[in-house]
Amino acid sequence: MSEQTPGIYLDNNATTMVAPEVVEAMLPFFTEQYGNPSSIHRYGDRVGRALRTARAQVAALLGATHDSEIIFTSCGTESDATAILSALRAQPERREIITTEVEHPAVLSLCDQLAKEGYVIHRLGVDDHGRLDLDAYRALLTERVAIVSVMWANNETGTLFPVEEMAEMARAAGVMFHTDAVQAVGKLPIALADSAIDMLSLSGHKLHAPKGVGVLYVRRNTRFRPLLRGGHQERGRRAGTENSAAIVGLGLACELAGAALEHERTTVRALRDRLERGILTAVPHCFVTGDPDNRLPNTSNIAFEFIEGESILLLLNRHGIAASSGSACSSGSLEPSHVMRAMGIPLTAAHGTIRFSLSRYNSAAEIDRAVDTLVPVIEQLRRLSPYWGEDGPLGDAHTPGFSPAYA
Ligand SMILES: Cc1ncc(COP(=O)(O)O)c(C=O)c1O
Ligand code: FES
Repeated sequence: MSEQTPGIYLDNNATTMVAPEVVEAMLPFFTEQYGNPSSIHRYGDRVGRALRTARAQVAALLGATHDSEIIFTSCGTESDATAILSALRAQPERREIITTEVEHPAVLSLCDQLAKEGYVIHRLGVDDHGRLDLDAYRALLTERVAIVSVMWANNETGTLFPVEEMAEMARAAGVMFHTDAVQAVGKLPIALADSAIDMLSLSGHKLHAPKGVGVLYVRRNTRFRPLLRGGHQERGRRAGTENSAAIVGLGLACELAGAALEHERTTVRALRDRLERGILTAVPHCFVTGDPDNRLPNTSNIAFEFIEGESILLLLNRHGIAASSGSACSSGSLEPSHVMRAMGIPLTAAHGTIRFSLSRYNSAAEIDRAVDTLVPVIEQLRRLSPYWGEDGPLGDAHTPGFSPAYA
């Protein structure tokens, strides 16, 4: 990309731009508003009041009943770990966890470790459109289960799980329910007061707040054990002096996200659909992965068969377009992502998956430029592909029984 070409950022599920209003709101907390919110003097008191406002702003976006249900943490990963470890410690007689095969590593790696420590981990699989089998889930809900942890929206495909229904089922069985809603908050309306969800994780940097701040929502009367013990911050539920600037930023980001939810549901979704239609019409042998009917409005994960995701990304990057790939060969494993494997996406397609994730800062002109750039990139790479001949793919590469959403 020449220095003059403006970049097009389509990687908002990785992280987002901090909203300019959020930056503005945070700045005083690095300069004159440096008091410790636990101090009783005026320096502390002013910051303490700002944190109370932020807590109310987060509670409002989540539709929580009480501001005290909001615990500020350092990130989504910490919120997930706090929820799961709290449930285990609060109910030591319960040694099982229910989760899915397609969670973020924040949950999956923790569960791998817990399995080594003797806990039983049930990982629900998904079908070829990324959907869960709720009967299989129901059968696992016993009094041996300490917690269910199921993501609201998948970070790679945007597929939504029916977490509200799953939380009702867990409650009926007397089992605690946590959802990693890191990708859902700010993109979908959430009303926790009316749900059976006991705990919910979110992360600031996915909704135009800074990195390094997150929230764990804990419903009132949920049994809870802190991960970090020490000072009495967050009512003794999360020790450590508050990251006040980031918390103030997150509060405002939640307010802005709440005001933009309708825009997300209509305009951002229309841009995503325009991108998807543009690509699917112009490029043969590509399909959308995940559940096309139950998806985040901003996410499109497209499998381009017979080429490598990394090559697509490198060429797009040269044209200033930022997206991401679900393949893991950058980590040296030569394995496609666990999410693609769980859906049974054939290897020749799973290696070529690209995630486009939009935000309210994208425009139609950017989307059209992205499509115009991508089409020749795919053609160029296909000409080099060993699986691609003069007239298209060589042989039939689909796994028997696999049916892409839109072939
Ligand atoms: C679904 C999901 N959970 C958890 C996380 C981790 O959040 P954080 O980066 O704030 O630790 C992410 C971030 O990629 C995510 O997408
Ligand atoms: S994407 Fe590089 S090896 Fe699969």
